[in-house]
Amino acid sequence: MAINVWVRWVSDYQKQAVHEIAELLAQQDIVVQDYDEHLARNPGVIFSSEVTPQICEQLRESSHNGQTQILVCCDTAIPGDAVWQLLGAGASDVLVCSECSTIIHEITSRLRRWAAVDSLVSSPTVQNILIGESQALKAILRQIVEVAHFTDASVLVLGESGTGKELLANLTHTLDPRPDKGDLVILDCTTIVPELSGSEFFGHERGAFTGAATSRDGVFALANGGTLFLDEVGELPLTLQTQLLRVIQEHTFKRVGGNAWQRTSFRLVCATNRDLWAQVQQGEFRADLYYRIASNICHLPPLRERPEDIFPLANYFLKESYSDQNPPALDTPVQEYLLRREYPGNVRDLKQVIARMLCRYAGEGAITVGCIPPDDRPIWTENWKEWRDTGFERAIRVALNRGIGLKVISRHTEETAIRIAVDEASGNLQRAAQRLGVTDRALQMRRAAQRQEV
Ligand SMILES: Nc1ncnc2c1ncn2[C@@H]1O[C@H](COP(=O)(O)OP(=O)(O)OP(=O)(O)O)[C@@H](O)[C@H]1O
Repeated sequence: MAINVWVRWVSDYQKQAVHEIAELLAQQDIVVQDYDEHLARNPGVIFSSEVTPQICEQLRESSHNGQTQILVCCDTAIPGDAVWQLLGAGASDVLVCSECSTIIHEITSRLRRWAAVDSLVSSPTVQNILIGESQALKAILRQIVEVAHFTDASVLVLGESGTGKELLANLTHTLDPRPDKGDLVILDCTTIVPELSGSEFFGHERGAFTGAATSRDGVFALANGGTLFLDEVGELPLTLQTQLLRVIQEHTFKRVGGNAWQRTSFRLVCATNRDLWAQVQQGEFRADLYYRIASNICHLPPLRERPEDIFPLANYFLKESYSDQNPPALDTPVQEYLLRREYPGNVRDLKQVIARMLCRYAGEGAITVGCIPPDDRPIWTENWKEWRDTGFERAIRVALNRGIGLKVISRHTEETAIRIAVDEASGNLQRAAQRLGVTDRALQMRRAAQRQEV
């Protein structure tokens, strides 16, 4: 499948050389176009013979906070530490080479991999499992596609209760491309009875202990060829941690009451809502086990840190309840209520709120405030009218304590509002200007002024 990319180059880069490279890429089925705002969501390549404020600005503008993949190809003459500057400005990767036409294969392989990841992230397989629009969730989905589809490495999922850790474990298993892969085996470590833990993990032979009337496989054998998901791994007692370490290292184990070594091979996915690293430091979790299970850490942020996910999730839960007809819409005050509400139980909480509202829904028109059960209703105070939340006030207090003045605070507030509006309008400046309540021209002028201020 052809991949569409845009190219940009800073003024002194040989335009002729870029055209030659574009032709070579075209032979690899990569369609190259000059940069244009309409192509802003496509991956791109920037050529530069030096690192200038101009190239960093181009990167900041076109990478949409790292959501758009951009490769920078530089001249060998650039100083070594400049590559970090480019990464910081939003580059996904930096290739340094004196003659760009000699690294066509390196450019091609990166563009192909990114296209494969993007296509999986936007596929129904992923989009129908974990719902959300926030950049945080999208970054996690990219990370999990990269690990689950292209490697067999283990994954540690961290996050508060109800953030979707089990769903992410399911997705990791689903994305595993092995054609004859085994099952996803789930073990909740809080449910392990110490006396039966050996059997639970390793299985047992008939007669191994009182009540062992038949032989039985444990989770290590059942997960062979598939995925073993250890939920709440932070609850695992130290003795069991030692036993787990051995199997992860050696891939072999013996059943309880048995003498024969059995081989097993599985991808390990662990999840916890505890601070596992703090447990390591307090001696409650083995450091050697931590390093083995934490080669890829996915941190699912709480729902309060990704409010952009609230409506997509609410609509998804509504659709789930109305599988064969159109679900009702949410009236504007209900939308505001959902946006402002606190979710200590995260997505699980939101799901339950929707279910409770549907119990009171009479069946015609939008879901209105009367559907919110009395116990869930906010107590009206003057504060409820305010759009500022405590996070915003806290940030201002921190800024003031650090001696940051009104001019800088105002500039950052404006930059943040513009960035959010442009990102949420997928780079469409007209729509962003509408949301910000300014003209297109005023928005363009503000963005140009911000660039000069950088
Ligand atoms: N992004 C999401 N898209 C759709 N449903 C979600 C999402 N995140 C969570 N959920 C739903 O929220 C509920 C809780 O999710 P899940 O069990 O995966 O969370 P968890 O972090 O493993 O929770 P716990 O730590 O309490 O076990 C489930 O019903 C799940 O389907």
